[in-house]
Amino acid sequence: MRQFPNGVSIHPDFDALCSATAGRMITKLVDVQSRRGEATVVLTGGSAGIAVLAAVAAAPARSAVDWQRVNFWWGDERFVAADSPERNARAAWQAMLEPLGVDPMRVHEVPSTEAPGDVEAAAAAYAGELAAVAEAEELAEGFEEIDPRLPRFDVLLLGVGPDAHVASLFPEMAGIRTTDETVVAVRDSPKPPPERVSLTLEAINTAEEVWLVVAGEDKAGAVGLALAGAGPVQVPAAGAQGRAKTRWLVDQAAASQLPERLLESGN
Ligand SMILES: O=C1O[C@H](COP(=O)(O)O)[C@@H](O)[C@H](O)[C@H]1O
Repeated sequence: MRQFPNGVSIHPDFDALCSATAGRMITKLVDVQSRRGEATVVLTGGSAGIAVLAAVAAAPARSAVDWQRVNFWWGDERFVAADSPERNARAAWQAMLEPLGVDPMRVHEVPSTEAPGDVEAAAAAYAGELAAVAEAEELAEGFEEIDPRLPRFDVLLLGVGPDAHVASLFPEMAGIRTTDETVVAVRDSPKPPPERVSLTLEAINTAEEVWLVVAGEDKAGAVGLALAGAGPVQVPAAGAQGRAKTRWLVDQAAASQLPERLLESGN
């Protein structure tokens, strides 16, 4: 792995990327739990996002984390049936949450199509749950307030699409332009399925650490543009930033169009 001071880490291939990210996640959760007792992670769907979860579940060090004291949310969800193979939460349960015996009470899913109401109702319900947990957290813990509408997110994972979308915020579409909301409903996603629910960029950027996990040649252009300083409306991945840290965790193929100047002074 090559690591750069700007938060970019380049791994030789997909498997190395996923197992290294899993190791980082376990270390981060142990650290947060030793400071605060419990930790909160925002999960992503997508190829690398789910492979990282499977790598966490398979890592020998997984038992260093108290999985009963980790809270889970999603950066985005496809608005489909609960048992649809398209659903990000279902994939996460299969890859990690079930194998680790996570307490379902700590898993905050976006409503599926079985719930009453449309995709807007699902987005409103998710925003409501975020706000309710944020309020309870503040009363119980006296946390430093970041956004009263949101719980404190310790790590937020994002995949990046070939079009540079993150969560379900697609280039030039309404979601990426939305301000003053924590959650948006998406009806016309260019990537199927068309109906989705997503955190807004404003909500994503309240996380202490944002980790963009990206693999494959088809993502190289998106990674290159995002790190070259493109604007978030055209390149949503460019706008995702953690309050304390933004990590770009990429494989060699996804790093192939990184600007040269970003690759100086790595080790
Ligand atoms: O649709 C989605 O796509 C992105 C990226 O997925 P990938 O398979 O190209 O890695 C994912 O991060 C997002 O959660 C998901 O809903």
